[in-house]
Amino acid sequence: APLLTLVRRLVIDSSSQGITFSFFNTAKSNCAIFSGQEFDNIKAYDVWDGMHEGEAFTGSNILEAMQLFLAATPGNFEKVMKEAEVETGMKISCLLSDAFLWFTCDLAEERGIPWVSFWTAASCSLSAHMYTDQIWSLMRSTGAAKTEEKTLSFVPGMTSVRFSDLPEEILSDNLESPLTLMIYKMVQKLSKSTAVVVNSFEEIDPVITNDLKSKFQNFLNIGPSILSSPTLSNGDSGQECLLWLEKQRHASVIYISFGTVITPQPREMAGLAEALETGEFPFLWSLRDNAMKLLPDGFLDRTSKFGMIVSWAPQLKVLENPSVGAFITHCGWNSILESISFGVPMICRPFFGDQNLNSKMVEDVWKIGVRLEGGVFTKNGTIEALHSVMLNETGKAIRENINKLKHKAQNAVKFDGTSTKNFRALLELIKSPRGI
Ligand SMILES: O=c1ccn([C@@H]2O[C@H](COP(=O)(O)OP(=O)(O)O[C@H]3O[C@H](CO)[C@@H](O)[C@H](O)[C@H]3O)[C@@H](O)[C@H]2O)c(=O)[nH]1
Repeated sequence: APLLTLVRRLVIDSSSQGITFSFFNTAKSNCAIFSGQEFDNIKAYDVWDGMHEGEAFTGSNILEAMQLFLAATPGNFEKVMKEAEVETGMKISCLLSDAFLWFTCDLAEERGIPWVSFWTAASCSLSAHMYTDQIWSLMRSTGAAKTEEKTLSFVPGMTSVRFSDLPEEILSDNLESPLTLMIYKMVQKLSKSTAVVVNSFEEIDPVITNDLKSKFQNFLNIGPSILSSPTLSNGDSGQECLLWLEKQRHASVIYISFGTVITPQPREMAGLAEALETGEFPFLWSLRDNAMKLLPDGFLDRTSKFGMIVSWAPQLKVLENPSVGAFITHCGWNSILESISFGVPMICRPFFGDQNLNSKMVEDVWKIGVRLEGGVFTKNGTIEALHSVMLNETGKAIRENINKLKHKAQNAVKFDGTSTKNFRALLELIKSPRGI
């Protein structure tokens, strides 16, 4: 979805340039993000996901699906790229891809065209990946357990981050794991990229930004995209919860969402539910239908006067609503950026990947939210976090900090803002491609 958002913005700004965009993605993902909509000048092509006819991915381990997909690359992409060239009668002149798909660097090189890579998470996690070799060598020489509490004193802008805050894939040097291997190969290729693009803004991490600028040919922060790009429409879904929000007091509602992939364990679901019920905090909870059974018996009835649960929330409109006072989040990068863009303080419960590092930055560096005591939902720990964000002086300071950051984000996307200038630079690179 973030890649489609970027492409839609590029289409609008390059409408008179005669550029055509072909969007290569698995059929399942294309179906989900386009959801039946068609966009001028963007043609979606389905790429084989590595599964054979009649086979369906049933395992709960997402790494299994990833392994099948990676085994099918790059042949699956090459095949459909050729089809697109025949169909459009044009040669592909630039490859813009999710940075994880490192092999697109080779495809671009073979064709003598630029490779623009898009890192969909925060600059801090990209930076941590760029220092993987140093991190591994320190862990090997000191011993992994002893390194845990050490800080990344050698990474600009991340000197207060501890090893234990880092994504697991960085801490494991097991290149047998498909995720670790994919990230490792990506790091090796990224310096060849004509530009590395991130959905963020320079002012949030000036030191990290400068360091990454020194590592890549072009390092372009072009976000937050939600403040500068057309949003993907979900039709009229979620109207009911927006109407409910209209009736709530200013900054009183807790919005809860764990993004597109996570459902907390039953014990944590119970802890969070009990905290909301005991504290009688008004809440709007985005919870998939199949997770409703994890709520305590009778919870819905007992909280119906002050809470609402929906299977999917129009998150941008929710966060924009003045009645929302805090966001309980898994710290996916898009959710953090959306929270900053609307000035909503966060309560963090990270689960995997970049989320732990993001939560560290939220609490300790940007000071725009808090992490849960003990890192998981318990009744008392959650009530404590809710009190500190909603009622205490801590909450007041957090609110001030996030509003300052929100203004910086808004300035970045103004006509002469840093993100706008970077976006124009990206457009130039795409318009006048040169070989890499
Ligand atoms: O009810 C909902 C729930 C989610 N969203 C949207 O879904 C997106 C969720 O994105 P994000 O917060 O980044 O979470 P994930 O989908 O979990 O993101 C994955 O990808 C991110 C990078 O793109 C990483 O930072 C995360 O760790 C990884 O889990 C956001 O735009 C939300 O606005 C809704 O609109 N309604």
